[in-house]
Amino acid sequence: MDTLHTDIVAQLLERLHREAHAADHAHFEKVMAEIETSGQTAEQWAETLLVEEKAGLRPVYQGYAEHFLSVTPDYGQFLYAMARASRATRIVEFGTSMGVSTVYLAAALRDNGGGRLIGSELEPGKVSRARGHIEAAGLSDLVEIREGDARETLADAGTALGGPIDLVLLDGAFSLYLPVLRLLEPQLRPGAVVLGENAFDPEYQAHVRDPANGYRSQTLAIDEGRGNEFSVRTK
Ligand SMILES: C[S@@+](CC[C@H](N)C(=O)[O-])C[C@H]1O[C@@H](n2cnc3c(N)ncnc32)[C@H](O)[C@@H]1O
Repeated sequence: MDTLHTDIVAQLLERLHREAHAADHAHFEKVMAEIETSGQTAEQWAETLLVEEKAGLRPVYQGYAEHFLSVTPDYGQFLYAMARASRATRIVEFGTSMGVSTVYLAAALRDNGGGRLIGSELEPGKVSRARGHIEAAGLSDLVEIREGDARETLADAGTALGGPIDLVLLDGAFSLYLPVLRLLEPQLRPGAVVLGENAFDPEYQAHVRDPANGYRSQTLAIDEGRGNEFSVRTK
């Protein structure tokens, strides 16, 4: 049996997805209603958020301090499978929140024979809740969550992991996917997988979709409309 299906991890993830639904459902319904009444596409709505973030990142995410904003169970299963398929042992996560995606990725590390994940989270309250969840999953020995702005806390991630990065999950502020990727880029191994969840930023998309930049990239059909970009480092 793999780690994801042990009672301890499966029951924890089921509880966390339930808590995420309770915490976030009303917020997501409100956003969907706003998008529908304004006649905007999800991409146009995301552009508004990009502008808000550029005006002041911290207040935007302080407003989400009690929200999980976590990956769906389908995307979580995909994260686990992708980390197993790529035999990842060095993983970086931008945007840990309550640690739901982290549990899926760390479970894959355990089943890959070990490794390390460095995560990053701006909100102190979320950092301690995420650490608690990872501990409850029995995966703390594989995970380090760094509190603060990922542009600073992830700068030495490759060195801290002891070698080139195998897999990156970008799931933090929409406007920082490209700056964070650029920070990590020299530390990626050829063939590294870069997953952008809500990768709506046109500049990020243009970067990973141009083979001249050393990626092959496509939008995934998982949770369609959420801007799930899959990219592989080709050099
Ligand atoms: C979509 S949530 C992450 C969800 C998480 N990956 C999961 O599936 O459970 C995005 C998180 O990124 C955090 N964040 C935003 N900007 C950040 C930054 N510059 N550095 C670190 N974390 C950041 C937010 O506080 C928020 O909790």
